Amino acid sequence: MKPLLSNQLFTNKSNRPIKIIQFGEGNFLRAFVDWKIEQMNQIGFFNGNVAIVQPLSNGLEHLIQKQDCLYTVRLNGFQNGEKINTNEIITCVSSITNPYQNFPSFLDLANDDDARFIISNTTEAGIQFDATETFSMDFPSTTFPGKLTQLLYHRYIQNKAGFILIPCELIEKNGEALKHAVLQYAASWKLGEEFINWIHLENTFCSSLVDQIVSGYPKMQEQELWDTFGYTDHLMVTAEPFHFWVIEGPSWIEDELPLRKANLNVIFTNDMTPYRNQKVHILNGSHTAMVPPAILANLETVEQVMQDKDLSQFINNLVQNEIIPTLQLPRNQLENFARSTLERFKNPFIRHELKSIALNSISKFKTRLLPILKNNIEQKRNTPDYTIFSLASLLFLYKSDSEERQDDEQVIAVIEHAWQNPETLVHTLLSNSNIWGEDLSSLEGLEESLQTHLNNIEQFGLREALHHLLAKTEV
Ligand SMILES: NC(=O)c1ccc[n+]([C@@H]2O[C@H](COP(=O)([O-])OP(=O)(O)OC[C@H]3O[C@@H](n4cnc5c(N)ncnc54)[C@H](O)[C@@H]3O)[C@@H](O)[C@H]2O)c1
Ligand SMILES: O=P(O)(O)OC[C@@H](O)[C@@H](O)[C@H](O)[C@H](O)CO
Repeated sequence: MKPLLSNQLFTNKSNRPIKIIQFGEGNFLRAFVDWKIEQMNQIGFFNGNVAIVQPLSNGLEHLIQKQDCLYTVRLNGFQNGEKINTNEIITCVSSITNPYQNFPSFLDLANDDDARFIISNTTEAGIQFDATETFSMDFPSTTFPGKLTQLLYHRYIQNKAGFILIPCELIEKNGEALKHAVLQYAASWKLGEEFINWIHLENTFCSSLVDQIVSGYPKMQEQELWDTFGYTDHLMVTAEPFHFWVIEGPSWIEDELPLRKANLNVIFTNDMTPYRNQKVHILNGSHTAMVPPAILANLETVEQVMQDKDLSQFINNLVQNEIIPTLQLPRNQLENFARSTLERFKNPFIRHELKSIALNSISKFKTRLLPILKNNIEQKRNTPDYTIFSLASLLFLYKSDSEERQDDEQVIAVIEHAWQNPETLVHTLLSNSNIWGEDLSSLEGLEESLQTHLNNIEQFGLREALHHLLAKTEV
């Protein structure tokens, strides 16, 4: 058994001021954000460390403490045709606090004058306001924005400077959404006009868009990697070498967060909308679209999908014929992004599990693919058969319980119930505004097309139904 990665084993750790408070200890933030902080520190541009806050009562606090906040980031894949395979110990995390175990030490983070940034990723579910919560400075709010409001309030009552907040949650205008939730708490908890003014004047909420495929803990190579490293690491995280961060906010932020000076692929802009649309629809949209048919075809990873003749053709046609025509950027830019995205999906060195993408597939379909489906129909292009085929596969996948069906319980119940009457299933589900936020049954041709694809999958099986679809497009 190799020794555990810890300060005892790795003695090069520097003491730097804590400049970043980070809500979230998940794989993504540790590979994407903390790796970048590490690069800035190494080149000598930042000299700042990170204090992590565990947003939920359960999490990695214990493991992170045990390893003295050290862990390895593995970048694996091709970049500009060159094979990249790096293993780097991340040293910029100073501490991790669990507000449920030690609320005073959580509030204490706000006392530090060096702390300048608040960065978060609490998944799409994290930025929430709960109107039923009452105010307390003795125990943590149940939500991330609630805890953040407590931290900000603690900072404000000591007359200290505010923060630059950069949420990374994959929701539209995440900076605005986070600020809105904090203001809702401030109002609901009656924290006063002066505090509300302090939030507006002293704090800068940026929206941001993140892009890097982080496949997470390399379970299957665990032992082999520990042998190579010469230490045991329960927090290893694997990611592709590609990374891209778009930060929407005032340009002076870049002086304080010199990511670009460290040659990192980051853009500071006053409008991230085009980058967001391109990424959410082409990359995340393809991911979400491939999951149900690929799972029904018994595939397990994104790479397997890209190696599969039928499914890779399916994704390619979906992107070219249905997604790209709906986006408002120059065609060649979109083509280039699509080409590099599909190349990234082929990365043979990371195991990106379809079941990890499958979580909450209905809400993902709603944000990533429904706008594509509607735009094609409303603009009277060809029927978006590929998007509809993916939806048919998803309904099929949700027909019965499986490992990959992890979604909102009410949504699952509605779909299961609708399957009890296959004759009316399509109309029942498309007209359910609770699921889609609107009635989709009146979209021209949608019911017929969805019914056809469902019938084909039911009658011939996924493969054969897919062949029908691909053959139809070739004609
Ligand atoms: N893995 C990727 O390739 C990738 C790439 C870009 C963006 N993302 C996004 O990043 C998010 C996190 O991914 P990850 O791989 O780090 O996942 P993870 O499971 O490793 O970490 C999830 C983190 O979110 C927190 N969290 C979960 N639900 C929460 C809630 N309701 N309230 C507050 N905090 C909550 C957890 O405490 C944890 O810190 C995902 O939602 C994903 O959309 C992931
Ligand atoms: O992380 P999710 O579950 O919201 O979505 C799954 C993938 O589409 C996503 O993680 C991408 O890999 C990532 O957004 C790439 O930047």
